[in-house]
Amino acid sequence: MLIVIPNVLSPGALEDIHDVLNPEDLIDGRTTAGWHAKQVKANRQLSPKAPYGQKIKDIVQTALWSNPLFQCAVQPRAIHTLLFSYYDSGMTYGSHVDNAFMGQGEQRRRADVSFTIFLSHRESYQGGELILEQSDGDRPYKLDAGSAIVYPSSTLHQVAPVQSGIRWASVGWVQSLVRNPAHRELLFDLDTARRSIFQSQGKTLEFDLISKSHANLLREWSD
Ligand SMILES: O=C(O)CCC(=O)C(=O)O
Ligand SMILES: [Fe+2]
Repeated sequence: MLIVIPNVLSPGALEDIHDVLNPEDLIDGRTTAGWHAKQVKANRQLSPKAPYGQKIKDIVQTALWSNPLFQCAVQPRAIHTLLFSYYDSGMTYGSHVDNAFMGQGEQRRRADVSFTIFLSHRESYQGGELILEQSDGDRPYKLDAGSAIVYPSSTLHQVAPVQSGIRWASVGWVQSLVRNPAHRELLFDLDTARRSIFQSQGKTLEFDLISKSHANLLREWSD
């Protein structure tokens, strides 16, 4: 299941990030890519040494943990490995799949779900679409600044070359409480259905039964 979350970052949060991001703090993007992805990753990203890095990671974390659609669809256990990536003219990230695990030792987390939050205004650069390679063809996504695309980490994907302008994005991964994407989708549908029943008819027997199924399946399928 792919979901697009419009305005996951408020205009204020976006401005706070734009105010500090500085191209002087960039390093080669290949430093964090898996050994095969290194061959096709040609971008830059914010250095872990940037003094404001933690502050802007916190802004993104807060926005995602307080977004009801993200919570409901993704069921995060941990939102991890946040990166701020940068592409200018000619930069690209070729077809790859994200690593299953990221981090070392106690910090090691599974990547079940990947996300990109677009940070640059889409008219300000040409190219730079995130392309998800689906069984029925390649699907390009280029969203408004502050909006996110969220997709299973099992998906092959790429970032089309930027032709002009600058593309900043915040990318990261989620270890979900529910590792199976089909289970996450089923839980999401049940949750959506029961909320719709609650809104139109209140706490009916149908609402209670769907809530019971939702809670019990979540117990069954979470790790
Ligand atoms: O910048 C993006 O939209 C995605 C980047 C990406 O695929 C990655 O960092 O693994
Ligand atoms: Fe990726």
